[in-house]
Amino acid sequence: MKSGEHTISGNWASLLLPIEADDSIEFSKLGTEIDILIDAKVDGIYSNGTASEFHNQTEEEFDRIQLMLAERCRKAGMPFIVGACQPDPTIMLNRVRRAATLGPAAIQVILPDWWPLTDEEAIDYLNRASGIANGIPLILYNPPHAKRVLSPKELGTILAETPGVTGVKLADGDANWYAEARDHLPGISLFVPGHHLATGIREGVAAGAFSNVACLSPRGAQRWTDLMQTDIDAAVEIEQRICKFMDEHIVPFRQKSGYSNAALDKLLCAIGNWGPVSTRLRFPYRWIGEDEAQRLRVTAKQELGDIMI
Ligand SMILES: CC(=O)N[C@H]1[C@H]([C@H](O)[C@H](O)CO)O[C@](O)(C(=O)O)C[C@@H]1O
Repeated sequence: MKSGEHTISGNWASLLLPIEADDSIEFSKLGTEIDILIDAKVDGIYSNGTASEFHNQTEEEFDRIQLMLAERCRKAGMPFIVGACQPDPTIMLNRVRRAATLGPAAIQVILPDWWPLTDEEAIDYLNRASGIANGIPLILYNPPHAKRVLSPKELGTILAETPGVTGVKLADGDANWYAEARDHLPGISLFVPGHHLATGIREGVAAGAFSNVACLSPRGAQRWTDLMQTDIDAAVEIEQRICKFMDEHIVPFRQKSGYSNAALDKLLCAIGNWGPVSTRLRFPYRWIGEDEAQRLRVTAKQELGDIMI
């Protein structure tokens, strides 16, 4: 098991793709968005999580997005992480190879996602990806909708055999989950959902978040994350209001109307209104109307004034 400080931590803002009416990516807007995130002085920027619609890009688009992120971040001294995630293992390994040439702080991968992997297959896969990453640490992204969702114990077994994987991005759970995470994953950098980050820090488990709160407001999420170092109780109180806002106004779009997580993240971004990204997703995914964002902006400003900055 690894030990020591978390070298990657804090509030990581997600790239969201500006999608035009003809389904193309508007790269000049993407550049502007990256500059705004750099200006917000977030702890880091990552590409190609679910929110970046990694599952819906050509290889040429993948290369262009990552190069744009890497060039702008390197120039500004902003840490960045590239998501090489792809359900197909061969495509993903090729993305890892190309991502490694850009010098990111880490590379995110998922487990191949059609037929669920056994532990042995997962270990083989992650070790091959680490070899290809050429010394750049890997972060395993194991979301609640993965083909195989690993418990802390299962993760501990796999990570004991995969030294190149230094972090895991996953959904947290109740007090039992946190106790299991402490038992089985010491020294592993865990990234919890953004709106649970204060709890994750208070529990002594989270290193940071690839954050939906940063989708809403990169600056607000950063200020909240910084507060966790000086006044964790105040940060937990803010978290309770963030969770209430998510439960009442955001999650129902998924639970009642079937919108994807990426649709929810883009709605948050449009509510925050901080960059040139609309709520639109690429075909065939449906997106939530801008009118909803305008309506919810009023509520967010009332309920989350300390985040909506
Ligand atoms: C609620 C929340 O934080 N959602 C975030 C999720 C989860 O962190 C991850 O799925 C583990 O549950 O990751 C993203 O989808 C992503 O990387 O693009 C961003 C999104 O904002």
